[in-house]
Amino acid sequence: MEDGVDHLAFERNKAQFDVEDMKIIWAGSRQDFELSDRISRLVASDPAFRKDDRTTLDRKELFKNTLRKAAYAWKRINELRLNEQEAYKLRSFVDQPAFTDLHWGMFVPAIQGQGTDEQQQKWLPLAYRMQIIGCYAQTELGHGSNVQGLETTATFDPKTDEFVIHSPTLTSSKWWPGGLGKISTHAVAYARLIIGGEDHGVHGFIVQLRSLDDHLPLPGITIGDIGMKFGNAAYNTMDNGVLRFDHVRIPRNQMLMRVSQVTREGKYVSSNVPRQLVYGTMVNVRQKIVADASVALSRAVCIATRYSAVRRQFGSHNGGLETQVIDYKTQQARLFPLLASAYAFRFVGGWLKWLYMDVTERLQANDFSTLPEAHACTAGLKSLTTTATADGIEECRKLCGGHGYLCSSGLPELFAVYVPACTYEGDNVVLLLQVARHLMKTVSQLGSGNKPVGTTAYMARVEQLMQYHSDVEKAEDWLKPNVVLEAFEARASRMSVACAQNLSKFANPEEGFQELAADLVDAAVAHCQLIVVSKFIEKLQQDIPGKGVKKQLEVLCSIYALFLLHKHLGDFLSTGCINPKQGSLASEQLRNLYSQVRPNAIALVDAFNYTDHYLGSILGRYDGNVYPKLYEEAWKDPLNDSVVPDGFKEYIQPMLKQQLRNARL
Ligand SMILES: CCCCC/C=C\C/C=C\C/C=C\C/C=C\C/C=C\CC/C=C/C(=O)SCCNC(=O)CCNC(=O)[C@H](O)C(C)(C)COP(=O)(O)OP(=O)(O)OC[C@H]1O[C@@H](n2cnc3c(N)ncnc32)[C@H](O)[C@@H]1OP(=O)(O)O
Ligand SMILES: Cc1cc2nc3c(=O)[nH]c(=O)nc-3n(C[C@H](O)[C@H](O)[C@H](O)COP(=O)(O)OP(=O)(O)OC[C@H]3O[C@@H](n4cnc5c(N)ncnc54)[C@H](O)[C@@H]3O)c2cc1C
Repeated sequence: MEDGVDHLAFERNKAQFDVEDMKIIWAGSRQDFELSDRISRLVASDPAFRKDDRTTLDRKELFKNTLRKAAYAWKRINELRLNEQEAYKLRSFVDQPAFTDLHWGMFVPAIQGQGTDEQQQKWLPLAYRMQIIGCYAQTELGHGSNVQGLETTATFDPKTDEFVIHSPTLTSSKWWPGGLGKISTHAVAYARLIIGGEDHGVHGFIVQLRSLDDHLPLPGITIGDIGMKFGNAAYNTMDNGVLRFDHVRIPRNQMLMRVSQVTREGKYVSSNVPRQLVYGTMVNVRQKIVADASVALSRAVCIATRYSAVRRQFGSHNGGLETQVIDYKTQQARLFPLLASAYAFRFVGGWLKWLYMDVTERLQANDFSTLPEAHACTAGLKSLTTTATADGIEECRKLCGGHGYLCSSGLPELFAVYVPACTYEGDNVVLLLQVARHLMKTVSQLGSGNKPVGTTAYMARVEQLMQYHSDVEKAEDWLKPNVVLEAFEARASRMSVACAQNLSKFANPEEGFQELAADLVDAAVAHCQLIVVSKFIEKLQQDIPGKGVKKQLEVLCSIYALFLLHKHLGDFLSTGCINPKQGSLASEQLRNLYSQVRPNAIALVDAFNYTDHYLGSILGRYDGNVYPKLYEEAWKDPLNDSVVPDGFKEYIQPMLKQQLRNARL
């Protein structure tokens, strides 16, 4: 079959909505769409940003290639006078993880969030001009999740007005920070502040690591790359590093002092702000990771959807065409929930960005009331969306059959780059346990007149939700947003209340929390899923212009919610929110919804507006011309440079000759 081009054109004609209008909804606004469109085309049309050769490069070549691209990107950003948002887009579309992600994504925000005005004035201009390059050095060989367990020390020396940064043990070696291994000149390093023998806990310090003249490590600094990581090219473009400090001295004013200060006399002074603001950079990045999940998942879904329309297997009658695999109900039941999830994560990501901006404004006005909510939402949604995205990318690979396993499908690299998102910025289970603590606190305060707010506001109706039984009678009832919302609220509140009741049976609450951790994680997942469903529903209550666009989003919203209900049917049944018959009606409705998505599937992934360069996938090509291009690509593999491979004469020929001699004997 070599008529893939015709097939996708035919698919596009089937769409029942205006794809150009959907592009605007996906992008967030017309302005955002135009920005992404312009910058992605700019990158795609520049040969310096080609990436199809990435998987054939060895680590050193790959790393050098990354440095070249980063430097070239910076040159273009300056030549074109791109603003911050445009520059961020350009780096994203270059699509090659690099030290710059950590410089702009964590080092700069750490100084912005935790530095005093004076510190910001000193360091930020240098960082903005890239006259210094920074990383975020928190994790150690022995401690990642447990930030309070970090061992690196920063001891105040009142005689010299300096901090002495030291790695007392092997396990205190900084381990993992991106950009640290080979490139960063500076780090925001996290260390225990020790004054006069007293430990004041973990704080951030700006430490210079390498000379700005010859890039050699400064005295007392041992530094390098931690080695090859999962996947071939993937995240190996990044120099995740190891760092040891041997009594490295820095001036006192290089402790980030927005949250707390150390005076010239060595007095520790806390500002009137919560100490958790030291963790602020992580909250910021977790929020960005949620938005990024929709990008990674939508890329995989775009590839799998287009290829599923091109690929045909079985069902040929009288020599006619075989069936497009996208028409198999099993393919739809695996693919369309992922398509719906990509849209769901897009909208919840937009909402989370708003929440983060809101909490930031409040913090500036010394209002810390929404910080726990912001922490719980960013932690929980980071966990939920990255887990679903990593699993979803792998499912998309399987949806593409054998060809999905080829690097030229783009899926292996996407998976390998993406999967550490389940670990970095907080292990996903550890983060869900933070959400669970927040939920348990909320439940425990229910009777106290302390009204739950924000995403836990539904708990205020806990008595009503404990009595709830779904009144669904027919499959169409599951299309009503309120019906879905109530079922999700009842399930989430019942799971939290059950955990709280079980916790109260333990004399020692911490012991109970450890013992019930698996149930607590399930309750946290139920709460986070409710947030995503409710934010999708809220999105649909807004004015959504464009022919047929709202209808498609309603279908996707129902798919997202009913797919979760189907997947977690055990929760909904065991909490008594719905009965088995209602569960089957949800599955029936889901099948109807898949049929409604089918004619629109290609247009729904076209709405992501990804260039072929960004997708980096032969299977996901816009024109659907898969087979000729796959065939062509195979011959480009370095193994095909010679007909007889290196090593044949050395190893295989003697073996063959030996066999021949043996046969003759
Ligand atoms: C395909 C190509 C890709 C190319 C890429 C191109 C472009 C990128 C584009 C998009 C990407 C988007 C952005 C990403 C940018 C860069 C990212 C790139 C790479 C990632 C690099 C990774 C970096 C890292 O991993 S940094 C290290 C992260 N480390 C962690 O996350 C550690 C996790 N642990 C913790 O956070 C804490 O230890 C803990 C688990 C929260 C526990 O803390 P502890 O103090 O012990 O707390 P508790 O005692 O439990 O709680 C005390 C009290 O505090 C409250 N709390 C805790 N944390 C916070 C917080 N952050 N904010 C507010 N409040 C907090 C807690 O609830 C409790 O409150 P209570 O007392 O009221 O109950
Ligand atoms: C690609 C990549 C890039 C990174 N970049 C950076 C960076 O730039 N800067 C930086 O500082 N760090 C970075 N990190 C480190 C990262 O933040 C940590 O790896 C992460 O926080 C997880 O910590 P850990 O490795 O200590 O995992 P661990 O905590 O050791 O987790 C191991 C297992 O134990 C479980 N576990 C741990 N604690 C608990 C608990 N309390 N209850 C139940 N289960 C638990 C986890 O769920 C997991 O299954 C990066 C990591 C990766 C993989």
